[in-house]
Amino acid sequence: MPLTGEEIAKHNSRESCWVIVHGKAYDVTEFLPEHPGGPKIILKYAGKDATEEYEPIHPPDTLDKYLDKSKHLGVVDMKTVEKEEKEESPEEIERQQRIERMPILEQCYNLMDFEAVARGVMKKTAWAYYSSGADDEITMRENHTAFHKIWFRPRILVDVEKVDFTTTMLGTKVDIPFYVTATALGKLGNPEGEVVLTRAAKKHNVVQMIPTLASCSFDEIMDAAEGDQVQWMQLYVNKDREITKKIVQHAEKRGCKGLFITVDAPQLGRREKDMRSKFTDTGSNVQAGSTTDNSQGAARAISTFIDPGLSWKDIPWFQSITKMPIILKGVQRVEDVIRAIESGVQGVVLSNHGGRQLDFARSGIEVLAEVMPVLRERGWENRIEIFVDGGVRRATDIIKALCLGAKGVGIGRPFLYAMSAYGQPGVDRAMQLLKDEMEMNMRLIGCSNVDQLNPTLVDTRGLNMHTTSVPSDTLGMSVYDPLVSPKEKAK
Ligand SMILES: Cc1cc2c(cc1C)[n+](S(=O)(=O)[O-])c1c(=O)[nH]c(=O)nc-1n2C[C@H](O)[C@H](O)[C@H](O)COP(=O)(O)O
Repeated sequence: MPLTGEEIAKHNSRESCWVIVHGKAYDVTEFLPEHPGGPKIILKYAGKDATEEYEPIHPPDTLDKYLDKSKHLGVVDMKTVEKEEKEESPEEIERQQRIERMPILEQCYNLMDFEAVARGVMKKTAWAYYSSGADDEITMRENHTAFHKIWFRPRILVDVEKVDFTTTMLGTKVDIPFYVTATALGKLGNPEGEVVLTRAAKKHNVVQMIPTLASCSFDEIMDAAEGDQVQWMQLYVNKDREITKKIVQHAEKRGCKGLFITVDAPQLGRREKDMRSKFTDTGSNVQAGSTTDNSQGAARAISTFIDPGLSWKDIPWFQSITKMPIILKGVQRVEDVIRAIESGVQGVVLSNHGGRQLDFARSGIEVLAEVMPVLRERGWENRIEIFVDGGVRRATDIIKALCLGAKGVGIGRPFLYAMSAYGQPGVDRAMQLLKDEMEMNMRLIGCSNVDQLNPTLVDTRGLNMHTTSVPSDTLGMSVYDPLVSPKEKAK
């Protein structure tokens, strides 16, 4: 006999807390203190249907995996559950009007166009989570502007009738030297989540890196791949190494072709836009009992499992549990690249996590310019594969990275924005635009394939001049004047 809404509604307290997810009831009373996002967000839905809030943050198999079967109470007759009358806030009404007026996809001519549209049409919490960087977002802005400090020295009178910008990454042949990097909580932007990126990656023959903190389950994302499509796994290392070992060996068994261990996030950064977007209810346990406020945003709420004790001594253990190539994601100085080579890993990603971690960390492209001359001096430039991510928005950014010695680049936010605003057609278009730009720019720089890209084609003298001007872009301004509504700002 299905449970009724009335019965569930009686269990609406810390002492007895039942919630409904996807039409089934769960007794989460004992789980409350263990919830990484803190008890408050669950108590907000005690005795009610929590599906809408639950969906973007938790892979579908979360309750089966982590809640004891005895707490699974069974099916609910949803006709008996009172629908919460949600009156639309003025913000939501304005957002719906922007969605009606949004540009058609064909009006997006570059990756920044997708960001501009997404900012207007995404839910506030989703935009805040995707767009936020740490502290004053200096590094987030630097990631993109660093590419503007590198100028080309193009060759002429080279036969560039045929241009081939395919390459290989960790032995996988790809159409163009970029991959879809790991970015969490895909369902915040699109109800289908990360599988949208899987399908687009297949269509454009590029690699997708599957995030630990995906909204879709790992297996859903692997199942969405077609044929010999290659995917990599991004790993946040769990304090409980048995859990990590299980995740890694399952990924290898499912056919993942690379293990990207994130090493720049012993604790997730303070992303103030994410915090402002009122994830207040999900203050994480990390803050439990602390003096700071609990509005730590989605990031902190979902990352209390990450092990800040991860260190170089763990690398041999990883090499003992998997045969997958191991790449350290988030390396930020040449000394650590040398140590990575000496420790026998197969690659590094020079990255500052999209500016979401340590503010004033240098851009990946600047670190690349520091690293490669030192490796060349040692004759080590081909000892590992070196990737860069952060602020890549144009094919010229990709070309600059390859000229300086990168194997390829990771791209994050642009594909999230394209997916959030236009779904898979948006991501397809974003990838196609990069391919079109790549073909043109390879011709104009005087190279017919990526092997010809080399340091003599770029002038990097301006690269380590850091100008941290007061933020002039809209992202920065919204950090500093949160009380001024866009309408007032527009006056
Ligand atoms: C935009 C974004 C980036 C995240 C990301 C989530 C978002 C929304 N998340 S995070 O929630 O923990 O910060 C991850 C993540 O799961 N794991 C990771 O290794 N990098 C994470 N990154 C960093 C990402 O892999 C790239 O380093 C970064 O996105 C590259 O910069 P662009 O966005 O400018 O391309």
